[in-house]
Amino acid sequence: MSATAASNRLIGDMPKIGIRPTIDGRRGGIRESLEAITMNLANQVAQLLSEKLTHSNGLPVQCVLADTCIGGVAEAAQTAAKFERAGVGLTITVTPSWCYPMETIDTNPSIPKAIWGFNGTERPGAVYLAAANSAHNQKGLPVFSIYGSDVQDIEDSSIPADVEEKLLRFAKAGLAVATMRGKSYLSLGSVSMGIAGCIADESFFHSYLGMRNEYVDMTEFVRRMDLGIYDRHEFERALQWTKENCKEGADVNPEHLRRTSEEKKNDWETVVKMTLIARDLMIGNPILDRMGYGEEALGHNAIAAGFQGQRQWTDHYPNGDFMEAILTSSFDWNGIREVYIMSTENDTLNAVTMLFGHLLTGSAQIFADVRTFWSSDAVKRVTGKELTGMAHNGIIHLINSGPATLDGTGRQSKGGQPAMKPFWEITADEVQACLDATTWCPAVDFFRGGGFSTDFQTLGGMPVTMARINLIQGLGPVLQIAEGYTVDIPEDIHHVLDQRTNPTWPTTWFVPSLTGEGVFKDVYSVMNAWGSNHCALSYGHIGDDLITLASMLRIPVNMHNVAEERIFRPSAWKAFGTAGLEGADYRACHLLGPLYK
Ligand SMILES: C[C@H](O)[C@@H](O)[C@@H](O)C(=O)CO
Ligand SMILES: [Mn+2]
Repeated sequence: MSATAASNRLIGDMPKIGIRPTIDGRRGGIRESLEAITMNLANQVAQLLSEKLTHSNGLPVQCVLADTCIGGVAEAAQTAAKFERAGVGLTITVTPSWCYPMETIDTNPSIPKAIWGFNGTERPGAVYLAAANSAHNQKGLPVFSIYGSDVQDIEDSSIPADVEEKLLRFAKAGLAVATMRGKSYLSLGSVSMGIAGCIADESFFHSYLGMRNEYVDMTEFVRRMDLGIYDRHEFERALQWTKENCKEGADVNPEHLRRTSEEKKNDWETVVKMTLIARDLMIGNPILDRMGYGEEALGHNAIAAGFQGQRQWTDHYPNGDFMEAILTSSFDWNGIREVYIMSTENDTLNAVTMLFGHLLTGSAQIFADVRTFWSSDAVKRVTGKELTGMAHNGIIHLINSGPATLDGTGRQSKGGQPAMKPFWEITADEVQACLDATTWCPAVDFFRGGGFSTDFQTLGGMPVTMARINLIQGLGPVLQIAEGYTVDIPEDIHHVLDQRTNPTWPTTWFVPSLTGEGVFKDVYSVMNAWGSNHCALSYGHIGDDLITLASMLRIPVNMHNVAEERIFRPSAWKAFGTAGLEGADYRACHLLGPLYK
């Protein structure tokens, strides 16, 4: 069995959630009366999180409890030491009572933290929560404050629904922060066709994400292909699987540009080898060690990567579409598995956006160009037909040369509706349906070295979130988010629009959810406000989770259509203004600076 993403990250390596029960340290009555109640609350929280959350690699989430309730600074320090040994990446403090804030809070500056202050009357848990918030904010240690909306009795250790929602949102984003910390982004090649997003901005990766940057020249693919530095048995298996499952589509090239069948046969072999090699470069492969390639066996500890491709590689060798599509899918010849985050054109900022979406959902992410806004009028002009239903206000054509994940066909389902699921929920039939919905067309004129691009149409009706990180000189990173839906349009309309674009590439028709305000007043304005040529599309409406994650990393959100009730940021953000939340977000992120400085 070859290396897989999951097997490379053992359970012991995954970040844990530290649970800190804090308590009024006074002995002789108060502490004793609260010990069991407080520890019980901590246990309930640990149980909830370990039951409801899964790491993006499918492993269960583990919580680590403090050995004792924390009544003062000695127990806070003992807990911090235990958490460090255990690999805790985020902490949640729970208490039903008054405790001494500065003596009991978690003061580690790079670990996301939350406090659940029990809403009761018998003991002043909410008073502690407020005082602890103020201590955190006075010290520049942002904290997520959780206060249930309904009073509970002191012996009621149940977790109310509103508290559960906030605990889960905090924990998901905190785990994403902790999972990417210390990992690498691997650039395979450098800047593609002058696209600025391909610049691996080291200070962004280092200061905001806690990640490192690795670089490998694309000639490394040639060396490994020429010297056979890949698992040859796996290659045979992969090629066989590809022949059986990847149907070749129409060759739309003019006769004189068509590659011969001999060239195409070689191209298939090359693109399969490229896929193995890129994966091995990211995470290593123990089989290479047995072949005498110990250094290559180690990989680059990459949680995300990008392939430049255009132009030097694709002017001479087959393009990266097969490699990018297969790696970013939840399955290959080894079965159903976690996706690899592999960005087309080495767009590092789209890779990070895809990484965010994947770590928050466990699902595949669609990489796409934001290609065309089609207004109803323009569609009417070129097709003579009306867009109706959800497409009525216009549609955005998301399409790139064919590197999009095969999960993006929408042929998995949730409750009978199209979906892109975490890999552990995907069935063998759904894998087959994704493969059957995809054809692989010989690459068009952009790609003189050949290759095969995926062609499919994403099923409509999927709730999705389109997102993108942009870097702005003098400001730093910003995140933009548009929740919406994939839509089906009548085949005759699709045909006309597709034919005048790139008919051999995969299409996703997207409509953002409109709010009637700002850039969400109409579909055109969303397209017009997009900050770059690319976007990442994640299954589900995850704008709220993205906003929480961005606040942990101090990345302001410059555009979103998420209702205010769903937004959960550290309590300090309120001190930067409560009316215009967007302005407060900018001020807070700017003043606090990146998480890792
Ligand atoms: C094949 C072309 O060069 C496309 O790849 C190009 O339009 C882009 O995707 C730019 O992001
Ligand atoms: Mn592109």
